[in-house]
Amino acid sequence: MDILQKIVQHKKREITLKKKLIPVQQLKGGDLFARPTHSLSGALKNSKSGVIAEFKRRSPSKSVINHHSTVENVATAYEKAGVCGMSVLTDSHFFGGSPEDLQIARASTNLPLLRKDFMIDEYQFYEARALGADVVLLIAAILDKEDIRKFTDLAHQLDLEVLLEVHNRAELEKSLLTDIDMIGVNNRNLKTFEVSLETSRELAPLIPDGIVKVSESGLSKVRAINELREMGYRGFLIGETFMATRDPGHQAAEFIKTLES
Ligand SMILES: O=P(O)(O)OC[C@@H](O)[C@@H](O)c1c[nH]c2ccccc12
Repeated sequence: MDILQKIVQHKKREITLKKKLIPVQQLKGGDLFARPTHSLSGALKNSKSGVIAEFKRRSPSKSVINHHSTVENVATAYEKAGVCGMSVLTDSHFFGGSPEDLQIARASTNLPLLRKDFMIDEYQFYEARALGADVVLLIAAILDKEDIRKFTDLAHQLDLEVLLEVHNRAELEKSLLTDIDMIGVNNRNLKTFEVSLETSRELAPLIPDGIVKVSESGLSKVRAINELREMGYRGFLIGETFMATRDPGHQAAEFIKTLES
């Protein structure tokens, strides 16, 4: 079984348990459930840097990335640094995140917030909304066409935008049938963890103009971002480059200054 399959298997068990602990009806009654959401795609279209900065403690590929920063401090500092949006990992078992991380981020910043998790059940969309998310990630590698369509519709009904993640042509093709807000090309193969900007280069011309293009993972060089921008990418999802430092907010601020200069 590859890592993605393991994650999905674990996620299914987690969701079954959660549904018993907090029924959907209860999620719908939460304080944040009806708040007006922010548009990440809109923010990216108007942004000079396009940086979406991630809060990530650990990952299956790197184990520990950052165990010293708090979500509250990082969210505040990312906003001050001028990022366009923030991504918060809410998976606990493999990434050391939690739903509370998203709630704390929501309480700390007005940035558009992406709930970064492995979405495989409608329950998680209601949960994302209740936690204060503005955007959800859909990973084409673990969903079929029908799921992609169904989940995109549900996200939109809940006023959430969708960032649809692909890392090859077949995944992109099965995703294009739906009315998605943003396509994220993941430069990291989630099965082998190999990172290559080739994926972003290859898929750029295949993404229709109306969809905001985001390049994800393995981005640490301003030069690479400038190259991707020329190919039409408007968003750049960056985790480790910021999180694997003593002060992620400061690192993001320096990075954005160089990008915009
Ligand atoms: O830390 P990086 O290499 O900058 O990558 C960030 C982000 O793209 C990565 O965390 C990610 C992209 N897609 C995912 C799906 C699930 C978990 C994590 C991810």
